[in-house]
Amino acid sequence: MSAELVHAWSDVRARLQRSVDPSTFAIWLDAVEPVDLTADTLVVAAPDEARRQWIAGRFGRLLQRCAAEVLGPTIAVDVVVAPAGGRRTGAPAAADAGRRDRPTQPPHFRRQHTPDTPAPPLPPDEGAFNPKLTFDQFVIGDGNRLAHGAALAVAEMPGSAYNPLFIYGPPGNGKTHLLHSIGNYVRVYGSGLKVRYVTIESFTNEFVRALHGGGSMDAFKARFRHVDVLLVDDVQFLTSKAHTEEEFFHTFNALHDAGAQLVLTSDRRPRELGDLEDRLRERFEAGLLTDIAAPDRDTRLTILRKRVQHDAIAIGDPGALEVIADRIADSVRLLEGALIRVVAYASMTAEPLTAQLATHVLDELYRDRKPVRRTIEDVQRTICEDFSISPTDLVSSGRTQRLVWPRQLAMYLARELTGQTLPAIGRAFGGRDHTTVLHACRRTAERMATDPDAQRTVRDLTERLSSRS
Ligand SMILES: Nc1ncnc2c1ncn2[C@@H]1O[C@H](COP(=O)(O)OP(=O)(O)OP(=O)(O)O)[C@@H](O)[C@H]1O
Repeated sequence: MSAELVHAWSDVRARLQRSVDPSTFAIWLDAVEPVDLTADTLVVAAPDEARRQWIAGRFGRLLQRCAAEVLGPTIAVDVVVAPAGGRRTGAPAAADAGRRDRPTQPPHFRRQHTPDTPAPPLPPDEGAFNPKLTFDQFVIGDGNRLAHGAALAVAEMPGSAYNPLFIYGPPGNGKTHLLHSIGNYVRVYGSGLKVRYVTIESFTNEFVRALHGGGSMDAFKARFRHVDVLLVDDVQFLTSKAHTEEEFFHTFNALHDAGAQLVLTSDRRPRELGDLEDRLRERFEAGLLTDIAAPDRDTRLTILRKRVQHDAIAIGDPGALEVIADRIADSVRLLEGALIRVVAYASMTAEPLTAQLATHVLDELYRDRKPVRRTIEDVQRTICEDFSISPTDLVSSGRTQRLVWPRQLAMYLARELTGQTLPAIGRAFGGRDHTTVLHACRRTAERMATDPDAQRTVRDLTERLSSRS
């Protein structure tokens, strides 16, 4: 190995070491060895293919940056697998001994962990994660499928799948639940990766405290920058906090450059975060944006059934859950609140928990939410007016785009708002099969997940159809 390579690598390595947390360095980067240096490429080796992929994916940009600082901006870095035969440089044996017990594979190579296989011991506490908020407990539906899939991918491959991951949607529909699920997953299966959850409110409070001498600024920075996964809730509260926003920008960059995973949630998409500086908005938008919508009726029912089963609540009449699912449509938090009220009432009055009792309790509680039952004809009439198409065209077999979207939307709203079965809706739409209705509902939910205009249209029509007039 040339003296130039040894010298340059020692400098690059020192920079790497300063850029990440000591445990991250020990787990991933300490094992990297220099192999070759040409005019335009630095070749380094990872001990095996699993680590090669992980290091190239997760720390590629950091390696590149540190190498550029030492060898000039045009240098490229190649990560290869070390040939059999072990370490190439004379690193002390103790370093190897220290690594012997460390995981040799990144989390995504250990996906076969299931609740049946014993989980590895938890690393020291890196912040409180609610043990009830796990991927297992999260009910997947059309409105949250993408967000759930992205969150799981990020938990399995922090820093490699989507970075940053930005999840947005209305309150009470599972954003925090997904952040905690990632946190719980990484703590159990992340081979010692450091994961931290923070709300913008507590980030702001800690920052202000450090600024005013209530704690050291270095300690504040270390707390948020020396992590492998940072989960940040409610970034909409960053707007109008200029100093915090500035600090958050630097935190974001430091972590991103070091290959750490960032997951952010907000009640709206980045471009709707009014006062946020463009440079931060652009960073939020640079990874994957995924929305999380209020659950459809089937998902609401599944959530209620799962909760009842989980808490071993005795429900005499399954119709009681349907009453709750019909009444509370816009937030899982409210849905769970309604269930708790109904169960509490039944328990206090020692009455059996029936659909009638649920109706009574919810009528009292949510007077303004009494459901307005619409018929399929109401939905069809509204859609025809809105899209200026005739009722005959709406239910026809015409496949032009002018008709397909209003028809799919109408079937979706009929399913959400009328309480009619899929076959009944299919019949009312020109004698279609129930699978066609199901397909229309899925297509509409998918379109809502990616197209804000479609989302707005559905919301406006739902509000209009649900109002009492
Ligand atoms: N798909 C789901 N499956 C099971 N439980 C869910 C689901 N979505 C939400 N919940 C539950 O609903 C409650 C509210 O969810 P959560 O706090 O994650 O909402 P949020 O979107 O973060 O709201 P906010 O924007 O107000 O912070 C939690 O108890 C959560 O466990």
